[in-house]
Amino acid sequence: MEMLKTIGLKKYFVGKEYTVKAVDDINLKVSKGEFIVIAGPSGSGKTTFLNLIGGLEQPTQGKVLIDNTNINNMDETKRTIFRRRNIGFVFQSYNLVPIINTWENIVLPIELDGRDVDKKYITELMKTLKIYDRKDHLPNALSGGQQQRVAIARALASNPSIILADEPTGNLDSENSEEVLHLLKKTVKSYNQTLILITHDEKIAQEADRILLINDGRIVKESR
Ligand SMILES: Nc1ncnc2c1ncn2[C@@H]1O[C@H](COP(=O)(O)OP(=O)(O)OP(=O)(O)O)[C@@H](O)[C@H]1O
Repeated sequence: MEMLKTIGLKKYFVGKEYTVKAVDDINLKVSKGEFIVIAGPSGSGKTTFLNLIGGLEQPTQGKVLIDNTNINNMDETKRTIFRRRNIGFVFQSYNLVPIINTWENIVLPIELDGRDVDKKYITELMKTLKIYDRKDHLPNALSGGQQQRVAIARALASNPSIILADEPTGNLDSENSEEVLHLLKKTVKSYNQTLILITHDEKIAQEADRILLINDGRIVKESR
């Protein structure tokens, strides 16, 4: 089943003196449960592409379909709600709220959305990510790797169909990076979620179902 499709996707940044073709005609199909790694040099368009997929930016041309829903022809409010319910984001910075504990951070987006928290699922998720024993801790009482695992649990808390991760281990040492990415991969597989990950880590890239190499806003190589 197709979970994500981009059709003729373009994002051009146009200034007075320049036009940057950050994403330049990307056509991609991703199946449910697939694990995709996006690689490529700095400035090649990886983040812009991920932001387009997640509806954080609107394309100059083309469209993004998630589970057959065109996310580009809904208004901003609808897109925000769609994003909250269907897409989980993990960034390099953890962006945890410092004054509430781990559990509260994880369930916050669900509560803000006015929905019931599935306590059993959250507990299971935290156990898989090995942070359940830290559920009452404030973020600053956790290591970097633990904080990122909390951020991952928060991204997965509403059981989204797609997880978008932009260099999520960029702030971690290699040992922690591997553990975090290993747990992220294990978690998304167990819930059959689709994972799209930007990483420079060769070892992790080798574990993906597909690696897309991006250069100058285009997919220049695809390997399995
Ligand atoms: N808001 C913007 N206005 C103008 N140009 C932009 C804007 N955002 C991104 N760009 C340009 O688009 C190109 C792609 O940027 P992007 O951040 O997507 O690259 P990247 O592959 O993620 O890079 P990195 O690996 O360094 O994070 C770059 O040339 C960048 O300078």
